[in-house]
This record gives sequence, structure tokens and C-alpha cells, in this order.
Amino acid sequence: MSTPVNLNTIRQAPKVLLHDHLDGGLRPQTVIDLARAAGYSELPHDDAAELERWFEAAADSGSLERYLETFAHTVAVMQTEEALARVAAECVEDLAADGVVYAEVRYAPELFQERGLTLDQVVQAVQDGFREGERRVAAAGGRVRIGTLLCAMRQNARSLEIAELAVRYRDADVVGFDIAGPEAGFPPTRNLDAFEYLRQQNAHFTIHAGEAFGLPSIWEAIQHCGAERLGHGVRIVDDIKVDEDGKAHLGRLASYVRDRRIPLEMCPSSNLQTGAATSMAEHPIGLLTKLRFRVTVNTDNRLMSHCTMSSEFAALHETFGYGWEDFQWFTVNAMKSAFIGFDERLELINDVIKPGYAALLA
Ligand SMILES: O=c1[nH]cnc2c1ncn2[C@@H]1O[C@H](CO)[C@@H](O)[C@H]1O
Ligand SMILES: [Zn+2]
Repeated sequence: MSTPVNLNTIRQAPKVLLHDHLDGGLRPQTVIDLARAAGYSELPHDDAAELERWFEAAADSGSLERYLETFAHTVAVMQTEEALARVAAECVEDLAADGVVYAEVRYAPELFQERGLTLDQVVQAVQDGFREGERRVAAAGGRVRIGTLLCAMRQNARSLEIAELAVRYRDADVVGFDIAGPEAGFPPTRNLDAFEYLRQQNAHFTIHAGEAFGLPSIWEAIQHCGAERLGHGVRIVDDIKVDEDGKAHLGRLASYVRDRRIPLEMCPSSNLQTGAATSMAEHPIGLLTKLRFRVTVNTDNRLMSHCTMSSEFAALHETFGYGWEDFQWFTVNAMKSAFIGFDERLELINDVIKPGYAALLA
């Protein structure tokens, strides 16, 4: 008899997270502590439980732009090396406690220069924090590995500079690059020079596309920019017609994405808040999983979307009836799609993920 599926048992399952924003995953109490230390007085609450509820409610706005406004508070308190290192170390501890064995955590270094930090100081402070977090987890008998993705903000014009930064730190566990921020009005092709540079450097990148804008954004991200993965990508369903008999007909772009096994970094809870999906039951992840796209499950922003990897899996279990075999499939999909080297991915699949799910299925 296999282990029953519930939030507690899901926590014990090995999970892989490819899409998690560092500045979207702070502990509420840490936001309060750091605000106090920095003399930041704009927080809407100084009680951790109330602040936690505020973030979720404010992010639940129906628009990506308004969802993103809540980041003003987390970004404001992450302007020193100490603050960045603390947030990074706690992020690792929280992911490990949730049973995440490999995560790619992303952030935009350009947002943390309000108090004069250089881009290099920002990256070094976060890397120090991640390594410290990994040490704490290992000392407590756990196992987790963190890779970093550096984001450039779509509304700014610094993507080439950030791409160069990512390449400079590629041997210090910065494993890739991304563009984030408002999607409508800021097409991926605005950053072509950055993506061309990264390809010439044999570097990896994903692009937030098909979240708050439709197929043209996805098409540009893949065919003009060369994205290896899609952040969200939910709107790929606009290129799929399901007829009355339930048979799916894929357009050229949807076929390309599926045939090429382009990973979709899906973040269901976040999509409900930004209006990218109307309900969990109608979330495109159901259809895309059925059609065997390379679907992965992610948190996006654990604070704003009030979720963990385990709670996302639990919500999918409730809505679609997914169980251990499906969770293993999502997890192996994610591990195959990670930006670390093939040997390490294979080792995690064979030594950690498969035995973990075999035990739950036994
Ligand atoms: O779902 C999302 N779509 C687009 N941008 C996002 C999303 N979540 C967070 N950020 C943006 O990415 C920055 C770097 O981490 C955050 O500051 C936020 O503005
Ligand atoms: Zn995101």
C-alpha cells in the first residue's frame, strides 16, 4: 500500500523547484526585522501574521502589475549585504524544510543598489547566504543544492550588463539568466543583445513569457531569443483547440513547444492571483499535463502567493487527483530541465528522486 497523499507526506517527498523569486519568499518576521534595522517605515503591518496576510491579499489583485507592487516592501529591506545574506540563507533553510532537494532561486541584482551596493557586492552577498544556508541544512542532516538565476527587469535597460554578470559568476553557482517584471508592453526581443551574448557564451536562460501576455510573447522568447525554458508559459493553451470529443489539436507553436520538450515553469497559485488563470480547476496545467508537455510545478513567490512546493502539489492533488507517480513525473521533468550539468542532474534523479518516490509508492 502506498503512502497516503497529504500535505505532511508530500513534504517528505523529494521536490525540485526551478522558479522561485528570492525577493518573493521572505519570512514575514524577517521583513519586519530588516525594516526595523533599516529604518524603513512603510510596512503596512508590524505583526508577522498580519503582514503575511497583507502580502497575500494585496498580491491577489487580478493583475501582474499590481501583484508586482507588493515587492516594493521586500526590495526596500534587502539593500545591505547582511540583509541579502540573511534572506538567502533563510530561503535555503525554508526550501529544505519543505523537502526541496534542488532549487534555482532567482532575483534581480539591479534592484538592490538603492544604498550604493555594486552588482558584484549584491551577487557575492547572496551567494554567501546560499552557501551558509546549505551548510546549516547539511549540519542538521539534510540535503539541498541551490543554483542562482540572475534576472534583468524588463522595464529597465540593463539586460546585457546583467547577462555579463551572470556569466562572470557562472563558476560560483550562478547557473542562468531570466527577464522578469511587467510583460505587456515589454516584449522579450527588447533584450536581444543580452540573449545573443548568452548564447555565444554557451550560457543558459529562461524567459518569463505567456503569463500576462499571449502567444506572441512565447513565440518571441523561443524563436527570436532562444529561451531554453518558459517562465509560466500558461498562454500556450491559446494555441490548442479541444474539440467536442475531447481531442486536442495543437497549433504550430504549441506543437513546437511540446515536440522540443521545452520546459514550462508553471506556478498555479501565482497565476490565480495575477489573473493568468481563473481557477485551479481551469488552470492550463491540467490540459498540458494530460498532453504530456514538459510541465514543472513551481512556487514563484512563496510570500505573496502564500505557498510552498508542498502546498502546490497538495492543491494539484485536490483539484486533479494527482498522486505520487505524477509528482515524480513533475520532479523528474524539473530535474531534467535544470541548468546544472548533466552528471549532477542524473545523480539527483537516480540517487535521490527515484528512491524517494519508490519508498512512497511501496
Ligand atoms: O510572476 C512574475 N512575473 C514577472 N515578474 C515577476 C514575477 N514574480 C516576481 N517578479 C519580479 O521579479 C523580480 C525579481 O525577482 C521581482 O522583484 C518582481 O518584480
Ligand atoms: Zn516569476
